[in-house]
Amino acid sequence: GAKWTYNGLNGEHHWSRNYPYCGGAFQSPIDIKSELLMFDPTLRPIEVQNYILSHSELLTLGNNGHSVQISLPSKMHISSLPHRYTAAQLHFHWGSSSRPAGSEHTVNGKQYATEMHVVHFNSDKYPNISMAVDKSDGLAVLGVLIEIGEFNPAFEEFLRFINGIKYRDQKLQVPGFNVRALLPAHLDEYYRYDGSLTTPPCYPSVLWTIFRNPVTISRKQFLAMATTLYSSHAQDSAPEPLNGNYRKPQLPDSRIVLTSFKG
Ligand SMILES: NS(=O)(=O)c1c(F)c(F)c(S(=O)(=O)CCO)c(N[C@H]2CCCc3ccccc32)c1F
Ligand SMILES: [Zn+2]
Repeated sequence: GAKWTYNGLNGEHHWSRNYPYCGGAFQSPIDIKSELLMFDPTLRPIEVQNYILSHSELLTLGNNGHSVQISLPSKMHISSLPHRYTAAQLHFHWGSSSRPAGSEHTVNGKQYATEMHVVHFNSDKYPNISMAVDKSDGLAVLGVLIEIGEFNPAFEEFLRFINGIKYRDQKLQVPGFNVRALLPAHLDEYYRYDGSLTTPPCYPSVLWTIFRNPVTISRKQFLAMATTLYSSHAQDSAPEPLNGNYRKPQLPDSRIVLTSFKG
């Protein structure tokens, strides 16, 4: 598809020219503000299966020009939703060393340093993510808000390889690790709403689950993610740093945000 960026001539305000859904309704991310919230007692704790991977299995760590992504094995899935949602990949959105705030979802206007998305597709109904990506019940993304604080050993399992994927389309195999440890300790408190992919083609196909509790990474770990990568290819004469890869909050469009917790 047509190239898109987060700033400049192909930035987010121009996406809808080539990707009409980006100008449509039910877009993500949103600012999760108190007046949109409604407690829903039917929202059960999120249950994930096979998120703890052994070092003997390999994952592909890659720079796709828009983010750092890790491809995930299909045994990983969410088991607490009405359909099985099978993991496909995880990736991040972040700010820059000069402006460390780069999460996509914000909470009452607070933007976190980075945000992780674990992308899953409805494998009960669709054979693969490409068939699911534009269906209203196609995707479920788990979002984790990340702030700068304590060092996080779980993130080190892939951050230690990040110098090997500095440029667009570079990828390498890394040992499997405990992906569950990237999530908050407790998965019972979260925000839930219907939204979209936050990148083109912006299909309104995502059941969003944003955990209430942020996790922390150290400033050094944040800087590794925010200052190492380029969105340009290794041979490009003008290297383009990859940072600020977050879409701004979109209109709520009469949506409410359900919470699994009170107050
Ligand atoms: N924020 S977000 O909406 O979760 C989100 C991103 F921000 C993001 F950059 C990506 S991307 O890295 O693939 C780059 C452009 O799509 C995805 N990809 C998903 C949806 C598109 C198709 C596909 C196919 C295989 C695996 C993952 C995905 C994405 F879902
Ligand atoms: Zn994302």
